[in-house]
Amino acid sequence: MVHPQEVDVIVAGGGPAGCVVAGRLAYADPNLKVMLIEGGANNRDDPWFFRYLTVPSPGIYVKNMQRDGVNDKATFYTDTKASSYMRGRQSIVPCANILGETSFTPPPMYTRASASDWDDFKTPGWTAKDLLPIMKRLENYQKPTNNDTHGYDGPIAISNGGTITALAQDFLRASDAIGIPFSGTEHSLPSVDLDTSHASEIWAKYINRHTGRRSDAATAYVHSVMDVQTNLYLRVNSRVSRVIFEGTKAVGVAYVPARNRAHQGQTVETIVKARKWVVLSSGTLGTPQILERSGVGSAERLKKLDIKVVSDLPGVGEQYQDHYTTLSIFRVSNESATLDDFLRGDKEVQRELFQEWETSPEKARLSSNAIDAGFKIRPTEAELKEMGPEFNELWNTYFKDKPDKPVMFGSIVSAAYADHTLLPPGKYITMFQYLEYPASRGKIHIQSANPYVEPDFDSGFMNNKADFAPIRWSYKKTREIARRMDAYRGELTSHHPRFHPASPAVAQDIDIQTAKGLMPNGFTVGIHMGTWHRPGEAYNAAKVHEDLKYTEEDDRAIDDWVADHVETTWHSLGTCAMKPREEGGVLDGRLNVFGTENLKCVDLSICPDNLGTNTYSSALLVGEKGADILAEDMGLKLRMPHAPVPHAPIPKGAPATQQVR
Ligand SMILES: Cc1cc2nc3c(=O)[nH]c(=O)nc-3n(C[C@H](O)[C@H](O)[C@H](O)COP(=O)(O)OP(=O)(O)OC[C@H]3O[C@@H](n4cnc5c(N)ncnc54)[C@H](O)[C@@H]3O)c2cc1C
Repeated sequence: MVHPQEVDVIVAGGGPAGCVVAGRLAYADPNLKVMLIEGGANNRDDPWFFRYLTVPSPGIYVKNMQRDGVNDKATFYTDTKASSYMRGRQSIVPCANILGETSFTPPPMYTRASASDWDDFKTPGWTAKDLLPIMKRLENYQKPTNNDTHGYDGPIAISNGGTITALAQDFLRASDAIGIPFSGTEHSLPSVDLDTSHASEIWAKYINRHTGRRSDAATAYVHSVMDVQTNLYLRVNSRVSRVIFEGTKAVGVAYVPARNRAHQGQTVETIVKARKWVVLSSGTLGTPQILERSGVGSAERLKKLDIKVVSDLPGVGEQYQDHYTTLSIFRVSNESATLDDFLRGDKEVQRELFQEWETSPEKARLSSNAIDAGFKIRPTEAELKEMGPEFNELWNTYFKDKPDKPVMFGSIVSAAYADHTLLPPGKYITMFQYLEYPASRGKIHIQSANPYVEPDFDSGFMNNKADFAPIRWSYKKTREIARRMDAYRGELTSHHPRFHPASPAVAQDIDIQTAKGLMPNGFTVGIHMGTWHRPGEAYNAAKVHEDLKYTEEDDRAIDDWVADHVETTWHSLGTCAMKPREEGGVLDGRLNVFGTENLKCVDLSICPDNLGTNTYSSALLVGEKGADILAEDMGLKLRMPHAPVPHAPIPKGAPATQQVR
């Protein structure tokens, strides 16, 4: 299809928010010409997307996250300078670079933000109460529920996926044993009910339980419309370099090929005009760069780069936020059902699992992301006393009066979340925990008007001391949970803090009996050289009643480990905040960029504060809210339900045993 040089609305960036806006608006009015310009490839043509739609996370994660110079499914933002807060490390924050965002990741975990997170935006129209109908309309919720906070006719399918591992049940029982109550369907649900901040639960995923397939924003919102209408134009592999202004009015965009391979390295721009709106949806790390290249940002900074100033907004690119992940890995019994052998490349296991997925995807083990259960938690008064003055100050001002805000998120991965080619044999679980509301802040700014030049990025990870105590506290919690699981067989010591060898808290590796069971005919299994390596005692979780005791030195070891290992949760937000201009804000409550006309930002960069959740649902929500606002601005009415979602090709063999919807 030849693309027009002028449309009504241009949406720059096809992540979840951009897909929602483009798809909803185009479907609302077949006469409205909408162009979606995405820097990455079309996920519809991606073989991984078609063939292995829901291949579980760790293996494909590792494969797709390789920073090997040829991987174009992700954009890697690396801290420009080494950080003293991370003992000289530089963080790497990968962002998706493909339509719909999730196609290169496992099917994401589905959780929602707490009600107070939205209320804290302090913006009319954006309270949790205002947003609940929108949260509902995007869902095709397929889990049992007894409350009225879910929707059933929306384009995004949410379910538990194909299989819940026995390890997840073991985890939930052990969590309950240390005071994190299990929330079944009759009770409050920390992941989705907007209020519960201390409980555990079976985690939902973006998987359609009728087909076992991933449910992603591009398929749900964009391909669905392109299948039935001709007014949605999709440009992929195209990077928006800047917004074209006439005075302060946005009238179009310029884009360049995503990879600068042609034209002797010259930057060759294509210009598309927008009669009505330019919408920037290039994500928390993409949108502020486009704004700055277009003359919207700190006037001082832009002048130094010889960029003409359109609107002086020093807040652009500031207040970068994320959630901070640490992963600790534990050994589990040889009988445990984990995905380690699959991820390790065992051909027989791979054949079995792929076959299962081909024939019965709706109940297959691969119709999952292997992250089946988790918790959100808040500390008790006694625990708070041990968390130091910096965190207590934050607690008093930020958390204390907001009982719906969890401090930490934790979940079990039924496999080692690591590179299996480098791990010893065995079965593993990973405790995946992240800090929900870090106090630390980072920033991103362009270093040149040239769209191919890497930006100046400071993730800011751990630059506020208050962030150490909750991660330390949660590491101890997850360790106590692991020790109380029936399947527990020790710790993968390389993935734990380096405690003093004489400390009672020292990490204990697999016991000899379990090790021998792994390779009964091996020559060396069970022989541990020297005193530095301690095999644990044969384990009996039923006998664990006491928590491990940690000295101050142990706590320091944990903090060093956090500094050495903490990383992104890929939940970037906040660089173009919706808040008053005089407070460093970039947008008003209708997502208009201050000092400009016809220009909005619609993605997670708009968040003025953090959201205590896995952020995909919030990106969809911001997209839906943005679509509402734009439709109102243009006098349109969105059509509900959305266009029918095309299901990915049914795999060969018997299709789903349940009806597809
Ligand atoms: C590896 C990974 C795993 C994740 N797991 C989960 C999970 O389990 N659960 C969950 O809820 N969330 C998860 N997330 C987070 C979630 O995906 C993000 O919060 C969400 O995608 C943010 O949406 P967005 O629309 O704001 O921006 P983005 O998703 O960042 O989308 C921006 C889009 O714009 C494109 N773009 C950037 N610059 C330009 C440009 N100049 N021109 C044109 N296009 C451009 C990008 O290629 C991208 O497609 C994960 C993210 C990643 C990266």
